[in-house]
Amino acid sequence: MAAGCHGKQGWKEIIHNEACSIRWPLKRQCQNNAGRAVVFDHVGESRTIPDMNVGLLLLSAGSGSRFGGEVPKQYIAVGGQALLLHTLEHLAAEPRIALVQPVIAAGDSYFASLVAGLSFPFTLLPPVVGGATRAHSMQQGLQALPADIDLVAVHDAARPLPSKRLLGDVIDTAARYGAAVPGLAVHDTIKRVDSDGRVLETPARESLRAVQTPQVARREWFHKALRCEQERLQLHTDDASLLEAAGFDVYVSEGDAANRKITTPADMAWLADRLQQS
Ligand SMILES: Nc1ccn([C@@H]2O[C@H](COP(=O)(O)OP(=O)(O)OP(=O)(O)O)[C@@H](O)[C@H]2O)c(=O)n1
Ligand SMILES: C[C@](O)(CO)[C@H](O)COP(=O)(O)O
Repeated sequence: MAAGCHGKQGWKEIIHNEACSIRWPLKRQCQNNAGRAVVFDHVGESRTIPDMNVGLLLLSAGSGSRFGGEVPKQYIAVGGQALLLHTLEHLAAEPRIALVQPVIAAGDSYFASLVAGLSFPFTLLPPVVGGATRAHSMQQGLQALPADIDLVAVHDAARPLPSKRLLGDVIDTAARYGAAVPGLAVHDTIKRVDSDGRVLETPARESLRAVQTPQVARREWFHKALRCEQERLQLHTDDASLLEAAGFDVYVSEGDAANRKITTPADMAWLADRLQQS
């Protein structure tokens, strides 16, 4: 393919406040002479997509309040081993994941003994302690990542079955556009309601996606988004919404029904069945 660019010229600038403004080129895709995609980052430098070094934050600091019970759900044995070990085994299928940074709860007495003596194709870093909400835990993990990481993937420890295909697609999409999440088309009709349950809106189903993890973005985008949204971290139930609120474009790659989050005992029963069948 010939070298060149297409798309709009110019800059998009979003000013949140004095501490937080983001400026990057409007949609502009280019090809270099080798036919490889060249992307522009938000400070306007172009670069060819290299084989990205991905650092994955494994969020495991939740208490599992909807699941209930004494032992946090990610440490419950299912299919012969703790749920979290299934998650680590599946992540090992994607060779671009160079390291995994676990984020655990203060006083966690399970993680260290669970992984002791195990080896993985990625570097498993010592865990850091998370925070009160998912976004606070993500922030703690991000701060602990080594400097040579290009893309950061944030994954729920409670999603044990991310496939190689799903991991590859979401990393490819984030490498190309800067940020991506896996998502599935929704099959039910979705209503938006007020606090009394009165329907406010029926959004067009074709435009809706139920999103999963890993949620992947350029490291600097996550840093900026966290800075911009620092006062509102508790409002964000996923990592992409931090980026969206800060003005970054996020793309959806193809999700997978098997990449289900274990939230309730019914999800765990589904997982036990699934592992037994495989
Ligand atoms: N403060 C928090 C809250 C959640 N998580 C992690 O984020 C993932 C997705 O969250 P969720 O399923 O909600 O887990 P819990 O917070 O444990 O569950 P619940 O909301 O029912 O309490 C889980 O792997 C969980 O351990 C985290 O690292 N830090
Ligand atoms: C990030 C997430 O898994 C995407 O579906 C989800 O939003 C986590 O939400 P939860 O409230 O922590 O279950």
